[in-house]
Amino acid sequence: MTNTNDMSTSWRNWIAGNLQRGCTQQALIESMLQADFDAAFAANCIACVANDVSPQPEPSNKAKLPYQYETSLVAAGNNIDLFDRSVKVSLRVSRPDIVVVDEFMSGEECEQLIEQSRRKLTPSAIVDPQTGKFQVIADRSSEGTYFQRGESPLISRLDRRISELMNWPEDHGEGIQILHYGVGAQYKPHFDYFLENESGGALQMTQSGQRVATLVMYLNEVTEGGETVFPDVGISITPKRGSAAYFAYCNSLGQVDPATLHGGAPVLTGEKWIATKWMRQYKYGS
Ligand SMILES: O=C(O)CCC(=O)C(=O)O
Ligand SMILES: [Fe+2]
Repeated sequence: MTNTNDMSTSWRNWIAGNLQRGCTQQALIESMLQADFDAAFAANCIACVANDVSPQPEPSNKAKLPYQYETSLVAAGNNIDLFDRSVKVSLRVSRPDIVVVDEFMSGEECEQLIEQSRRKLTPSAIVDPQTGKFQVIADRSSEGTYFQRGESPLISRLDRRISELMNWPEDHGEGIQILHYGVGAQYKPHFDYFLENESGGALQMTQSGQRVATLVMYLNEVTEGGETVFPDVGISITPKRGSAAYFAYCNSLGQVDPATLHGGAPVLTGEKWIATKWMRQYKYGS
């Protein structure tokens, strides 16, 4: 049983001292698990110290409470003015928090992203729940690649637009990920947030905290299949070139929303290209 869910000053100093000495976050998590800390709590403490922010509420309470919905961070209205274009809202769901917008990207931008990705695609990987390392698994039969933040003028412009729509700091975002699905390829239903009770997820969270929201951007139209599905809500979003689907799943209390279970349905005819942005609680990367 975990009885050490308050991050005392001594533990805070211990984490800070070890980080300064160059200890890996994985080594710190392992020590804290041996001292009977909850894995998710340990990960959050380390992330808080590393990012110099206050720790979040104690997890055993948080896990017991139902997810508390907060006002969507996406601006209200049918049209949302971003710095370089106006996007049109085509769907809003409040529980879970989902917003679909059209005309988020131009056809030319979509085409450029596809062309720049095509030659560097590799089989897609996910975070292994046990080890926290990226692993190729059968549940995700797509291929993909990444663009680092600021990698090119196109990526910088998109990252700024994404951050404005998601209303979340640009430097909290992971690099844009591109996915390509051929016929039969799919991404089985999953959560984008890290599972706190799995050591791999806890390890991921030490870096920049939990993932808080996703933006899936559709780069082409799929002839048949390939919808983004939310099986527990019963909705499916049909890919449309230039449109984007936002969903948020981690609130200001650090709770995560299981209603955001979602997947990419198998492509039946044609192919599917998407770009995905995941936002984190804290600053991501350098
Ligand atoms: O392919 C899709 O529509 C969903 C992709 C997805 O869930 C993800 O990239 O995390
Ligand atoms: Fe996902």
